[in-house]
Amino acid sequence: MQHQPPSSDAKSKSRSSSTLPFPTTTSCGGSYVIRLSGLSIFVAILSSAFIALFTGRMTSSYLSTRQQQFNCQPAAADSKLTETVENVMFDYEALVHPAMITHPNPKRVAVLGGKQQQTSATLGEVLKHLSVKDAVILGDEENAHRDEATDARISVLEMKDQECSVEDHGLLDVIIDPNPFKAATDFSSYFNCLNDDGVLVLNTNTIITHKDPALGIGRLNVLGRVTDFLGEVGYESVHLYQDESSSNDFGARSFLVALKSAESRADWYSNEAEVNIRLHQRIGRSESLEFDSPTMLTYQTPPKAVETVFCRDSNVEAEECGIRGFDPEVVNVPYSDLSVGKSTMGEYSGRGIFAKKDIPKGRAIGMEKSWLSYFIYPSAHSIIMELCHWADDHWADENEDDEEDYVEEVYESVSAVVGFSEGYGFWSSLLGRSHSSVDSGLMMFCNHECNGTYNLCQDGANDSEDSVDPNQPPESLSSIWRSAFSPAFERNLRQALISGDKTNRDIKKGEEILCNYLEFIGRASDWEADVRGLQGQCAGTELGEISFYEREKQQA
Ligand SMILES: C[S@@+](CC[C@H](N)C(=O)[O-])C[C@H]1O[C@@H](n2cnc3c(N)ncnc32)[C@H](O)[C@@H]1O
Repeated sequence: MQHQPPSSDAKSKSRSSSTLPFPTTTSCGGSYVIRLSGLSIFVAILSSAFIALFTGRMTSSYLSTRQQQFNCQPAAADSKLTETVENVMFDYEALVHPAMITHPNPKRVAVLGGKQQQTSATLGEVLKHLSVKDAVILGDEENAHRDEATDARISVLEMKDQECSVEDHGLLDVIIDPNPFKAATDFSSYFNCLNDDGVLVLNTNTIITHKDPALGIGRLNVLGRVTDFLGEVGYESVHLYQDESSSNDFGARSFLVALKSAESRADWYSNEAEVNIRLHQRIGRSESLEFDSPTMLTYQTPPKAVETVFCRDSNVEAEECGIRGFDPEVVNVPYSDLSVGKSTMGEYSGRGIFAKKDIPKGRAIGMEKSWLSYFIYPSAHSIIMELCHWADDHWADENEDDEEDYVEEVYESVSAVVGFSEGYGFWSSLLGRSHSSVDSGLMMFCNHECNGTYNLCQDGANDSEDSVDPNQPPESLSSIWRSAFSPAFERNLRQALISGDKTNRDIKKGEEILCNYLEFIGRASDWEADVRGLQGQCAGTELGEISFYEREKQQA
């Protein structure tokens, strides 16, 4: 949302009896998205990853070879089993808790039946979660016998040919398969049985090293097929994590977590405090648990070896793997070659950045500081917006005198943060739910150049606010989650969010550096309002967020 400049006939919206800096609709609107530097790379990377994943290792036919045995023995005393059978020894905490913690409230959880100790150890970990009301063992007919369950929460449901259906098995929050997988179709039907926010976790039965061949080749053949297959089945986000910490005592393993909804990424990327809170609320006090939030944080970034084997796959487009955050080929122009001055983009455009020296085409700008950008992650972002909306909603409540002081206080402090992230940053849903990023250095002063004459942008950009259809968001904004598995992108998320633009022509000393704000729109839902806002600013009929803020402050 943009605002009318003082010269316009129309009045800008603002609180009637208030000296507050932001108008209601601006501060909490959440749809006004302006950022400073390259979101470009992220759109390009995602589309290339999508192409690679969907044209590359497509599924072939898979044979279901796993023969299950299960014999339910609940809650083993020690889940760190030392079975002599190779491929079964691993730390069950690493298998179970990341998926359980990622789900917002796992009540109904299924464990795929297999070897008795394995099933028991897995169940033991699941039942440490107080939220679990129903722990279901799924197994095939030949293994339908079992020991009497000793925990009332455990039940056994027969599952033929590994076909899970809502009719027979009901909806589940988490499905855990501790059995080493042998083929992708072993678990294709599990998708049907998961709730919309459901989580599946699989034991890859391997550890990935830098020496391994490309994902999808040789010993990583099945793993490559599985990661593709999960995306094709419909999981919107797939993550591979490796438990190496226990490798001295138990076989190290990597696991695959598949999230049915991309929104759950916000939970997968929970911060340390959030994981601690979830563990505190959910795990019984008498339970011992080595899994903790620092451990979870290490799982959130796939190991370098996984990125390496992923990028060794010739089907993965070079761009995604070539850049890996910062493109080593691109020469950087440091901040010391820039200055800040009055923008040339009109009376109300405020400050802008200018070249202190000639800058050739193809240069990146301010990369040395981009790493220091501010990131407001989904949980903090939603808290800020919740507070802002609360203050907004209560502002007009004239009868609530007692609350009035608090409302004003909350509004003043929170709206400044919202204004900062809206006016100087960009919003995205890359991490599952809305979050924002703001450049920390001079690049925050890059203004929008109208009619496509910008000089700092993504490679090949040629669109502008006057050439695009406000009613038609680009497909890249909607299809963002189609590349479910991309460890190369995942390992470089932060850089991807705040870098990637290059000068698209030679810039003369003294010229203003101008961006294309269209590429900073991170959500399809923001497209129309943002495009119309930019059109208004370019036509001189509306004020941008920052100009509006400063005018209001001056008038107050
Ligand atoms: C990221 S800030 C850029 C720095 C800003 N000019 C300042 O003085 O702090 C974005 C704000 O700059 C202003 N702006 C950017 N491009 C503009 C343009 N082409 N015309 C008018 N205002 C513009 C708007 O107020 C917008 O909210």
